[in-house]
Amino acid sequence: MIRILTAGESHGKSLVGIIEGVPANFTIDLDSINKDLARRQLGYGRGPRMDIEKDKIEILSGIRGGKTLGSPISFLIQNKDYENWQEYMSIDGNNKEDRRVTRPRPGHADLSGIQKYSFDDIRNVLERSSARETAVRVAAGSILKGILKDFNINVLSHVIAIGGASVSDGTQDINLIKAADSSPVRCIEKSTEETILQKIQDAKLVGESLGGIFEVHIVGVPVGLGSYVHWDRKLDAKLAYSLMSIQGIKGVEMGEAFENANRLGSQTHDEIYYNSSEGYYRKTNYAGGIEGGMSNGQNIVIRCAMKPIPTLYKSLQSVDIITKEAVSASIERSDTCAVPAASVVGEMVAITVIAEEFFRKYGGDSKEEIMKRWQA
Ligand SMILES: Cc1cc2nc3c(=O)[nH]c(=O)nc-3n(C[C@H](O)[C@H](O)[C@H](O)COP(=O)(O)O)c2cc1C
Ligand SMILES: C=C(O[C@@H]1CC(C(=O)O)=C[C@@H](OP(=O)(O)O)[C@H]1O)C(=O)O
Repeated sequence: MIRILTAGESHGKSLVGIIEGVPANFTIDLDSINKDLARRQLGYGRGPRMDIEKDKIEILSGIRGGKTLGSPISFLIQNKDYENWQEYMSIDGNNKEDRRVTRPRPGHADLSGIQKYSFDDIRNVLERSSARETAVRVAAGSILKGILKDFNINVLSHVIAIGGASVSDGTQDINLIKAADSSPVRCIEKSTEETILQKIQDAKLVGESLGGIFEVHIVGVPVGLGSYVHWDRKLDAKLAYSLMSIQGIKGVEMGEAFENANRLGSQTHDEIYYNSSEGYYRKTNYAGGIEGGMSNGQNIVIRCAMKPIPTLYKSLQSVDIITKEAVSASIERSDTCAVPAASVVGEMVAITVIAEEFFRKYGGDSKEEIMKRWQA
């Protein structure tokens, strides 16, 4: 069983992750993990923090000679911005009244967080609720992604829409991603790209923010991960839980779920065919690769809706938590749009669930043992 723990405040010394349950003898490629960390920092519309951070994984345990030992893999990712925050964020840090954040941002964890934990400083909430934490989940997911490549499983994602403007309807991409080792060949038309960039720029100029939709595809997943026998073993339920845990994600859809709701049954269910070379196969994938809580051998396709970023430079109505006066919500330095970054997080969170279920089905102590079971 795979277990993942993350720790770290956004402007604290560093982020920390532990992955327990990774079998022995898998090769770990640090370069490709660092590439995924860098991908999470990209996207037009991200804020100035991304110019400060250059996320890199530093392995602390669980790997020797480039291979997993079967022991917990622990790692850290430094917060370069800590240098600028040390006075306030070190464990004996200054918590002076005049530095307190007291104007909760609608849409962020601020108000419910201080009420829940009896704080009088919103900084105590925002430091950990921040999506900075997703760097750890990306690193952990990338380690597992590298391992699953040995079993021809791969993951990729793309942005479908930003602020209501379509980047792609996604349908053509489902057919493009056939082999586990292929990456989708997609060209966004120049005019679409310009529309989206302009939309983000316009939003930024007036102190607004944007959300959007992204889609994750997992290819090469064998039949039968997850199960119908008990509600908490269903693969679609596990994926939805994990993707919904990403900061700002408010909707998760398997395949074309919301479109399917408007269609007839005969237009929705992926008919079954058979030939001796391919075995069972389908010509469509409206279900998104999961039936009865189990992978059915098709690509797993998940769409996620991200709400607009809650911190607005134009500022929203709020109430000071000390004086109870009506005020404008506080403005922390912020992204305008982080949908492309969230889609990288979505990939890594989804592949983590697939890895958990893969090891549950084919599990063993070493790569050799698992490989035998998978090949059988
Ligand atoms: C990659 C990424 C970057 C984000 N950047 C910001 C940001 O700069 N400012 C902000 O207010 N929220 C940002 N968010 C969203 C907030 O973290 C999130 O809305 C907040 O934690 C409240 O949680 P909830 O929206 O899931 O309810 C980001 C989310 C992601 C996934
Ligand atoms: C630090 C990251 O994202 C942060 C997520 C975030 C939030 O409220 O979620 C707020 C911003 O933090 P800061 O005020 O330090 O700029 C983002 O930059 C990151 O993605 O690595």
